Amino acid sequence: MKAGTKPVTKKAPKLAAKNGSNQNINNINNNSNNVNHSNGNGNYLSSGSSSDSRRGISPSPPSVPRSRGSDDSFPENSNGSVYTDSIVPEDNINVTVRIRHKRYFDMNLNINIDLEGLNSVPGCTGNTKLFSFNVVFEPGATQEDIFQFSGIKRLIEMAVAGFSTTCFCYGQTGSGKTHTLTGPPGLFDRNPDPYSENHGLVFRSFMHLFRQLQERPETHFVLKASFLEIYNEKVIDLLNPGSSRKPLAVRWSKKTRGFFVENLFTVDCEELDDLLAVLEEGMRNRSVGSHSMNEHSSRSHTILTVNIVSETQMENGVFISKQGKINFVDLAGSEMTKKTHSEGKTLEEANNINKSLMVLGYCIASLSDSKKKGGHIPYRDSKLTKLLADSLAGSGVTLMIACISPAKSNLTETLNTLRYAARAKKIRTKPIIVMDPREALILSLKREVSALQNENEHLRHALHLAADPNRLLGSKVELRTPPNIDLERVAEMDGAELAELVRHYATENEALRHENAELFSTRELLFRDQELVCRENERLLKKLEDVNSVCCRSPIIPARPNYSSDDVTLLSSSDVWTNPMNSTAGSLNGHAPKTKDKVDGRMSPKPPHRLPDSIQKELDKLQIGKSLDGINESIKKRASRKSTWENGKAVKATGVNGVNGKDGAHDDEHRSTRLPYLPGSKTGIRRVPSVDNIFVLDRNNSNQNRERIFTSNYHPRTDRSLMSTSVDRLEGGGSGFAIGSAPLRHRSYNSLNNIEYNYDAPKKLSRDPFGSLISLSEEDDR
Ligand SMILES: Nc1ncnc2c1ncn2[C@@H]1O[C@H](COP(=O)(O)OP(=O)(O)OP(=O)(O)O)[C@@H](O)[C@H]1O
Repeated sequence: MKAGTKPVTKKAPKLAAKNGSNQNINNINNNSNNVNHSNGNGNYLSSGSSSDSRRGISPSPPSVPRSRGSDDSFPENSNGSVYTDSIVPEDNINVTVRIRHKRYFDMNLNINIDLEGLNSVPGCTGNTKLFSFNVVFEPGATQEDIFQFSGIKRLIEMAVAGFSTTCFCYGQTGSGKTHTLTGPPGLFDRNPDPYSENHGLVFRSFMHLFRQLQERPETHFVLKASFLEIYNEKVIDLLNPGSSRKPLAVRWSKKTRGFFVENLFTVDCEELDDLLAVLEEGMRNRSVGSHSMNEHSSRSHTILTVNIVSETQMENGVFISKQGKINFVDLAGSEMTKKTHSEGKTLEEANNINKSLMVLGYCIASLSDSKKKGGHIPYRDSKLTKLLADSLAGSGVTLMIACISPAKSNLTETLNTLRYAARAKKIRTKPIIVMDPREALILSLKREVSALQNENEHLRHALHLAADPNRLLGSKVELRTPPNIDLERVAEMDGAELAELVRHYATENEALRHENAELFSTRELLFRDQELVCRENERLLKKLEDVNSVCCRSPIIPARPNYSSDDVTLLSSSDVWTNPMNSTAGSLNGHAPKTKDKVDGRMSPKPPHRLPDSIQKELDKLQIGKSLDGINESIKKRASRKSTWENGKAVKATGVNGVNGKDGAHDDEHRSTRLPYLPGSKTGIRRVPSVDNIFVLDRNNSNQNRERIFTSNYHPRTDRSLMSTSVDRLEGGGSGFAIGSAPLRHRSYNSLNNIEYNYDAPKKLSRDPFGSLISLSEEDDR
């Protein structure tokens, strides 16, 4: 039987369905010459003759949205966030298919299959089923091939540019989803080899991401990562599961008009190492089970998210921040419980997996049907679809990797997966960049100024006023006040005199605008400096807290005195760090700042900072005063989101699982925080020196416990309770502690949200534990 011979293109031409179905059918690997051949070794999905067929790839480049630059308009959405629409209106979900490696092919079923086999598949009446996808990877494709040609690189680049992107793997159980995303089982169990060629898309994407960031030294990036799983319809934080694996709530955010996981642990990732640590940790904690089709079957859907906030200075001095992100979603495989012989717990898991995948299927079907798209989409029917809603049909860019098995025994499941994928490919999303409203406002003000300048230019031209624009717009514009004119005299002026007068005023007008723009950007720079100081201060405070907590626990070092808020007010004002945002915001509004200086024992209000009258007048004319209020408001909000300041003391506003934060807060998104960390770790996740590391040893503990802490190969799922017991004792204080150094063996988290460092037998115990800690932390920071 011969299939069509249309050339390979991105959007494959629609062929008439031979079997009467109106499905968009095309060659399964976009190369129709060989679709109906068996390759003689049992694979009914055979390789094509594309240029990359040597590597088993039939690529056709996924569509790349074009940017129209940053000067486009900023439509405001219903919740006040301002978005750019700097991208082509809509983008299809890109769909890639990977056929699992034949090494894992069931050899008992290694028989030649021609497409007649399709007749036996329920619902399949014809002999040919053709589908169209962006790229198809045949069994010989390597992990690097998937990375290079699947379109994931483009996804990362878009995330860096500020888009919300998602890569998800779908397919039946054992079809290679986890292998594609993260690699073979056991890769992350212990000391993963960074050079292993088995690493999947996530690891390779992280490397690519950091390469991208390094190529943009002019942009400041902040990365935060989270990792969760949906196990039996419960959301579990894989970075902070706790001993009871307490489920987290999925809530609706009015602000972003999307679902989010409340109190999800997010980790600041300053270095590649931090991202990799997040990946390792999540992989160790995820739920894995075994059944007859896969010894290491994922029993949950996992979502690893990297949020990328970027801040770039534009040509006109304005700082623009964008919030991109990339989600890696490893869906649990659909499974026929008869085939997998699931029972008991595995059966319950399978039912939950199938149920949520069914809801995902309904959503995809509704979204791909143009008639139903405007109607009800059942996102709320499962946690998975709630969290994927934006990726499926919102403002994101999505890549689906459909994994299929080459075995004939899996023909039905393979066809189902391909149908699923073909439907997903019809879905269109509308990618947008989410921007900070404050910065978007400044940009629009800048645009307004430049429109006014253009208008002036036009008027000058119309009045035949010779004006050298370079002179006016040069870096140094001279302000020349035009002569005072008696209005009655104007009537008597001749044309030339009037023209000269208008020219004078136009010049002054131009110069004032220019100066105004300069003032604006200077002020912006000041705001940014203040924000940086705030952040740095928070970081230092956190570090101080940690050092202090170690001191408190140490029997040798006297505890640092605790200052109450009253004590703080008695200190001289120069000793107390006050949040500059408060005073700045007050002064910008022309109100007296709330902070007070202590002069001669009395509190005297600070004089309000005011802008010079001339400038204020000019700003009022342009109604910029109003905008300033808006800007101040949003700065205040920003500042209060990070920390609230009471009586000169910082109070942390963020928390983990309700430890510091409020449980049940509906209006808050992810509570961003650092993992609790030992002094010296910038990121809170770890900075692992290769040879020696610090350890804390409970002297009063038995050898048995010591062993557990230092030498056991701690496995989160088996040893958790033992670890928490010993750590409880450590945390409880009261007993004596010693601190020393030992070779690091393994790192993990315990139920108290602390990082667990497991060491080989300690080399020596330090006599001065605190000194040892400090010196190590300094070394670590370098
Ligand atoms: N392309 C491939 N090359 C080599 N091995 C592969 C490939 N694809 C899958 N495997 C192996 O097949 C086995 C099953 O794969 P994997 O666990 O990734 O499937 P899965 O789709 O994630 O299954 P589940 O849904 O049950 O979690 C693993 O041992 C994996 O390493």
